[in-house]
Amino acid sequence: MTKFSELNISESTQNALSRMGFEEATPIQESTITFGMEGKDVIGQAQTGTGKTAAFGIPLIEKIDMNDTNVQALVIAPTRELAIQVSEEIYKIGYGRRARVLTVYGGQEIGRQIRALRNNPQIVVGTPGRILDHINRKTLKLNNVQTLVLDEADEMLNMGFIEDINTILAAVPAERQTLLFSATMPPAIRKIAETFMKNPEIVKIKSKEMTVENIDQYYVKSQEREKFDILSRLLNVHQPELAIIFGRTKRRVDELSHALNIRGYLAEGIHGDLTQAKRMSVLRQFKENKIDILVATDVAARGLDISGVTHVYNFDIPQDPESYVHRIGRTGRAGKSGMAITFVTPREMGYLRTVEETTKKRMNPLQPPTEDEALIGQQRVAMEQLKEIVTKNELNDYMPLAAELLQGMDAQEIVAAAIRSLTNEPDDTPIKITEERPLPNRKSSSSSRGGGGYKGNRSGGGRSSGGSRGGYGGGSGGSRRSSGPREGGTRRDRPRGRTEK
Ligand SMILES: Nc1ncnc2c1ncn2[C@@H]1O[C@H](COP(=O)(O)OP(=O)(O)OP(=O)(O)O)[C@@H](O)[C@H]1O
Ligand SMILES: [Mg+2]
Repeated sequence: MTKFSELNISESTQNALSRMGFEEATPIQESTITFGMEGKDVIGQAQTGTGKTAAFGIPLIEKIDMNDTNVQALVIAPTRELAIQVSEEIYKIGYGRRARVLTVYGGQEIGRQIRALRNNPQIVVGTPGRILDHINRKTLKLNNVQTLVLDEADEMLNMGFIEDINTILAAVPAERQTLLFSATMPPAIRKIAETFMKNPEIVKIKSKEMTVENIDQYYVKSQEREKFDILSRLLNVHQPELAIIFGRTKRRVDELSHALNIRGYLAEGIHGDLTQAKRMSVLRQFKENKIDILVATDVAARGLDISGVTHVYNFDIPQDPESYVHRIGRTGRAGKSGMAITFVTPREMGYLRTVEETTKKRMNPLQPPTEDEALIGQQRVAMEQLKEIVTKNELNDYMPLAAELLQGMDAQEIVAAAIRSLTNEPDDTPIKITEERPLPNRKSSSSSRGGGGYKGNRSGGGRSSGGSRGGYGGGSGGSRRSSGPREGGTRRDRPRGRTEK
């Protein structure tokens, strides 16, 4: 890997990067930064969690002329959360140079944004609808934009933003640099690239698999009605530090998070029907570890970078392989390890195989623990926790009370009680989870995917952390739905082509 100091980056930006804890450039960063600094247009594709944000953020910051108060860079992202996250990262990268960054997205009071736009931000990050709104109101002037970034371009198309994007692209000076990041390259993206980019350098970080090596991938075959119990047992045994559970529909997310709370877990749901304020507060609680489990739909979690997510559970198998890749990519980020478990009903096995064919990686079957095994598993975890606390040897403050307890009681009984208090015992408080219809029957087929040549890889256990950053190695053709026609209506920044149910 290359050090940032070898990439011709200004000292102030290098300092900002080391403040962020970045020492070496990831592969996608290395290539994109080099081309980016040369002023070339770049199309970037690389696996989840491999630092695509800084890959465009660094050259973008380097180009900002601090003496110029105009908007010089525009970044377009599909969702509000993503826009906020991207702008935070760019702000950090630009910290040394004091670059001014503003985020604009739907759902936030427009008056406030208009006032903020008058304060001469140099970089604007936003969602397509709201950016367009500002262009139309003439509150966002783009005639000095030199760098334009499209993050998660394919997702923006899926969400039906194609027209908005085309209009925005046409409003930005032709003499500019365009950086486009996308997980896949459907024809519509290729068309954008041909129409709006100048001889783009294509940086595709090659790797055998679409998913990073450091995520252990498993599946659990189970009937729909058994899923919730199995999930609770798995949670009890895994005791994830932070987990994300994906459900297929909004109702599913609501019911699941409610049920988890009833059973004593700290969980909250997030999906497109919640107000922006609620979505942000849920995300904040999750990032601050005030809740352990985030229950989400696909749309709500795309691109989210939350460090320390140890487990991803697909309570419902996603319909298309790209969703799978993005969902499980919420763990195993920046070289850390993670575990992904996908529930699949017997009728949906064809979907599982299609996912495996696309990712070129086998999921290992996971035999769910029985209630007894889950209990014993938890007791063992509790025992380990107690041992660890003892080893740390910071118990002085607790010794007098322990001595007092030991006066009238049996030591073994007290220890058993301690283990019990750390164990979730089976709980049959009634919960309500409406059964979801399985995905329509689909035969597993190996002919329909570009990648073909599935290389069985049953070694799923290997948690190598280095050298596995790679890219979407192609072969994901054809599974994306094309962006649907624009439904009328004025509500912007809302998923359209792909709506949550
Ligand atoms: N060079 C680096 N060294 C260490 N950490 C890094 C480096 N670059 C990025 N990171 C961190 O890695 C994490 C993932 O980065 P980022 O969100 O940009 O990934 P991504 O490729 O955009 O993923 P996704 O496909 O899910 O959108 C972030 O927390 C980021 O701060
Ligand atoms: Mg990203």
